[in-house]
Amino acid sequence: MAVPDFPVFDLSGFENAAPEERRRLGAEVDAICRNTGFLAVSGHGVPQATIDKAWNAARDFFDRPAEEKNEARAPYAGYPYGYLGPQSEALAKSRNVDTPPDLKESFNGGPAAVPGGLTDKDALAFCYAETIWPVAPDGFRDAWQAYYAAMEDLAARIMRVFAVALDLPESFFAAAIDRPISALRALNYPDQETPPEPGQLRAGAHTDYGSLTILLPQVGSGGLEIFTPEGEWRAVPPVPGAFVINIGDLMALWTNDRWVSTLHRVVNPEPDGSGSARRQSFAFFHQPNWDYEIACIPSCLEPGTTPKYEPVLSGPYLMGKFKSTVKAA
Ligand SMILES: O=C(O)CCC(=O)C(=O)O
Ligand SMILES: [Fe+2]
Repeated sequence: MAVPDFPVFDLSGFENAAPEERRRLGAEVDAICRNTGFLAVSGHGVPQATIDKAWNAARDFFDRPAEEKNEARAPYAGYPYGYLGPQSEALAKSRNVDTPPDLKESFNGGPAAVPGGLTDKDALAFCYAETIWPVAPDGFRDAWQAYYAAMEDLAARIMRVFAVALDLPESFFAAAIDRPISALRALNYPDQETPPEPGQLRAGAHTDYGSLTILLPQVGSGGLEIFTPEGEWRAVPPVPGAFVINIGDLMALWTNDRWVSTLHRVVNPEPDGSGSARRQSFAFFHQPNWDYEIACIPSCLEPGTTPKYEPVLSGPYLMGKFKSTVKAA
């Protein structure tokens, strides 16, 4: 499938290939991740019905009146799950850039279960906090959890590709992601009836914080842009039937900046656009185990140099980033 200026990676082709061909395909992924870290993944095997059920449930939820959505709202600013209404977040603040709040609302959910033996207070209060489920529409929770599970599985498969791309054993990342603290977010960017404030976007410029993000933008919609190595904003084209993948800050840290966590944003629709400019998306933020230490992979270090970054713990790092974007209560 040819999409101008945007790489498409066939995951099933990779998984069915012999080791030598896998290494060749891995080298292609390495080149993409050195450049922008954004690619489309086809051949992913996620059933269309799983996608459609979750998508339609999210759409139905967002279509409900504010009072009803607020019954599922996060109980306080900085609580990660449930409904986050308009005005709750400005992603640019994760980079210390002060902007008006993003023009969006979201529903967020975390891991299905708490791993046995986990006692860390912050982990329990943050990434293992309960999701506040909406009472309607019917079947929302089942559809959500099925999509979440499909994304967790897909993310683990992509991490295997990343290991090959870095010339590491295919299971290199397995120990880091066997108790992942990933979050799924459904986003709704409403139609804009009044002009945005200066500097206000649907999603301000940011990098993602974790290992990788699996995006599903609304079919045929625009708005997602990446900041290219050439220093310009470029639209991510729609790739029918594929997910858009991007790597997050932890991959840059792990690889000592061999791979880039690219700045991206969602821009406003043209004010004179015809039809509904509303846009929906799913973003699955894959995140290594709460207490896994992310440190420079030795083979990513040039001989005679020292790592650029101090190691971080996955969970506390995520928590700090998330809290920086929330509007003060
Ligand atoms: O909605 C999108 O297409 C992207 C959203 C995004 O980048 C994010 O929430 O981190
Ligand atoms: Fe993002």
